[in-house]
Amino acid sequence: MENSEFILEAKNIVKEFDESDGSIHRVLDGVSFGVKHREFLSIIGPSGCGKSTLIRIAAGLETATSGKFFLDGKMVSGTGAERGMVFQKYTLFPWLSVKQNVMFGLESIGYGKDEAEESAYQWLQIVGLDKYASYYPKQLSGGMQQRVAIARALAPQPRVLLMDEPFGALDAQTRSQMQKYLLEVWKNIDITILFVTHDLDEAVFLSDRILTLQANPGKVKEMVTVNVPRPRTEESLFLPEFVTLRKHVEDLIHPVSETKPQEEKFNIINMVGKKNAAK
Ligand SMILES: Nc1ncnc2c1ncn2[C@@H]1O[C@H](COP(=O)(O)OP(=O)(O)OP(=O)(O)O)[C@@H](O)[C@H]1O
Repeated sequence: MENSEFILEAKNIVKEFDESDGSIHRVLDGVSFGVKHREFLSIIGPSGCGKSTLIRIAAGLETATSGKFFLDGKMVSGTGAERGMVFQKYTLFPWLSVKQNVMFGLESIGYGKDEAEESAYQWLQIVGLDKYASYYPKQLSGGMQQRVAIARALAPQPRVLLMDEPFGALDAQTRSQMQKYLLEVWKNIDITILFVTHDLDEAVFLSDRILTLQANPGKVKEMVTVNVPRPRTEESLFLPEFVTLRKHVEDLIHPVSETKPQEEKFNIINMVGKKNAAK
């Protein structure tokens, strides 16, 4: 084992993309962190700081320029059933029923049809959609489709669930329901979650810890421990711990030095406005 404290560990991840003009764009610059067993860890940072790239490297959908991910101390290479992934865009196969969508991943890792069917049905029960097993994705709401995607990702019983802005396309109310529902699933099964979001409330509401990244190039800014008590409910959002921590994370992502020019600009506009009004 590389480090028994962590189930998933990123060591010094660097990612560079070749640009069309021949230059090299360094997106991630030596990102290291670890996720503990059964932990809920979110990654947050300004747009373009490399959150999706980082989680896609963890999933094996992108390769790092240098650096490695380790799962249970073993180096990760390529995709694997021990890492389930849920994306923002609905990725269900439209021509397969809900049950067949969940069965698909199971059959591809060697489950027989009957076994896959039984297991798919159980996972649909866990996400509360067993009554919709024979429906097709287009017959379901966005939230329901994401629940099927979660069932599909969890069915092969991965060690970690990697989620890239999974609720980003949902309306605010559905999103908040999905967050509560995800915490319920997470509480009841042996799963570790790495979750990318750009929503501060979502990160604080869900997480045990939050990895904040800075941009250009993407680097770890600070690993923040969320001291908001569980179980979390709507009331949690008004707890002083929640409000203080949210502010701290917001300051990390949008430091005062970055917001100052905007504020100054605003003050100048205000001053000009007042002068004009006085004329
Ligand atoms: N395949 C690619 N080829 C070239 N550049 C890429 C590629 N994928 C991502 N990038 C660049 O890498 C940077 C980081 O992108 P990424 O999507 O990982 O950021 P992000 O933090 O998830 O952003 P957002 O919050 O806006 O979704 C961006 O500048 C993006 O243009």
